[in-house]
Amino acid sequence: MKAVHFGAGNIGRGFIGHMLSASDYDVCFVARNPKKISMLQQRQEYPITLANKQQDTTIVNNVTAINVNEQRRVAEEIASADLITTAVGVSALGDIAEPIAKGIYLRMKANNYNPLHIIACENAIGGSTRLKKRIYPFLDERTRAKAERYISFPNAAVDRIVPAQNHEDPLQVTVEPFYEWVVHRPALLDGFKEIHGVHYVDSLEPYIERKMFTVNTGHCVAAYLGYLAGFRTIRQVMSNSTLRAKVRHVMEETGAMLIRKHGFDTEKHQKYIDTILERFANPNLTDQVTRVARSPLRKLSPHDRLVRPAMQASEFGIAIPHLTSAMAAAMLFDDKRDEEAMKMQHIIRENGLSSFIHDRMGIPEEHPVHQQVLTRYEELQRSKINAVLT
Ligand SMILES: NC(=O)c1ccc[n+]([C@@H]2O[C@H](COP(=O)([O-])OP(=O)(O)OC[C@H]3O[C@@H](n4cnc5c(N)ncnc54)[C@H](O)[C@@H]3O)[C@@H](O)[C@H]2O)c1
Ligand SMILES: O=P(O)(O)OC[C@@H](O)[C@@H](O)[C@H](O)[C@H](O)CO
Repeated sequence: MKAVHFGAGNIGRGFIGHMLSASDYDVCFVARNPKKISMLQQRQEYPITLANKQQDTTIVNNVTAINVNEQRRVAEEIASADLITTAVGVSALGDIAEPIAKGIYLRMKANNYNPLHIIACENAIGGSTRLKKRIYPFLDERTRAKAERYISFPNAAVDRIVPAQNHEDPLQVTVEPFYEWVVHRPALLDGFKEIHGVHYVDSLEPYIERKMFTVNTGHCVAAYLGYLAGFRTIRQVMSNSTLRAKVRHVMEETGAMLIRKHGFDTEKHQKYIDTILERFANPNLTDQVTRVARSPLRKLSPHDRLVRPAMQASEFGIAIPHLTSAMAAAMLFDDKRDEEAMKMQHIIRENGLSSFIHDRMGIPEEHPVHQQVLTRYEELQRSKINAVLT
């Protein structure tokens, strides 16, 4: 069986490629970095190291790569693949839509009616559905009708912390031991080759919301508060007891919403939070604050890890003082190397805070969360480090 994976980055090599290869898929990465592409072509394997005491290392094999710009080759790979996965970043899904559409066209022209599954492994709710919406405009009506029958886009949740890498071997990747990959089972077509270690579920929403609004909400809170307090790594943030407590408080606020909405067991959810705090504090993993804080416009958008749980909690009447503070801290993220941070600061300067909260975060002026975020922003701005560390 053949899998084509878009994005040979941290999660692509450190999680998806590994899981697929371990399930006997031949994996072809579609990538951008010429050096990594040529190394993958030559070696057809790479090492993956667990961030545990022993630094256990295994070899991922049966892999190769091609350049995303080689349009004909990419289309040919897709035409004969059984599975397509992506980990390019949700904002880049639009960039890979046309190459995937060209492959689908070629596949249907060649009358290949074997089932094809396309799974976006991004941090987003409904990532595969979003990708489908981007691909379909590139298909003619006939190909689209065939795609509806033979191609499916199961949504998924992926969880494994894979920081930016700094090895002598550019292909090596260090990952945390924990992992979870959940796939929406009803979207699977007959003939799908199961991926070992994936959890298939009938309803994805509780899983993706639990993951994004606990792991990713907590993670970005650690990053945004840590950034304001001058920390460089998530581990450093977590070893500060005041900041660690603030991260926990936010996760408890989103937790109250998740328990209410999805009926999770309170004690089990508390344990889930505890495990995540431990994962963030992993002494064997160095994860930069700026990686976790990256792309604040995306993270502050209406359906992402901050605004969506805040609005849902507010609907349930759950107080969210820590979450609104975290949103304000995100709005103060001004790392010059982060394009979105620079754009966000420009928008706030040009249009003002209130219009940013309304237009970009989708929170109407009359909504109580709007005023809470404004107030917390002003407090934080007045006394950045003091307000964060007390
Ligand atoms: N790293 C993690 O801990 C983690 C965990 C779960 C989910 N995710 C999600 O996985 C996705 C990737 O994250 P990452 O941390 O691996 O980032 P990354 O930057 O390490 O990897 C992204 C890769 O995609 C490639 N890419 C971008 N546009 C492309 C295109 N048009 N064609 C081919 N390749 C392209 C980049 O060159 C890069 O190698 C994101 O959506 C992220 O939210 C990351
Ligand atoms: O990838 P992002 O930018 O959406 O979020 C940064 C981190 O929180 C994220 O990559 C986590 O490490 C990952 O989602 C853990 O499963």
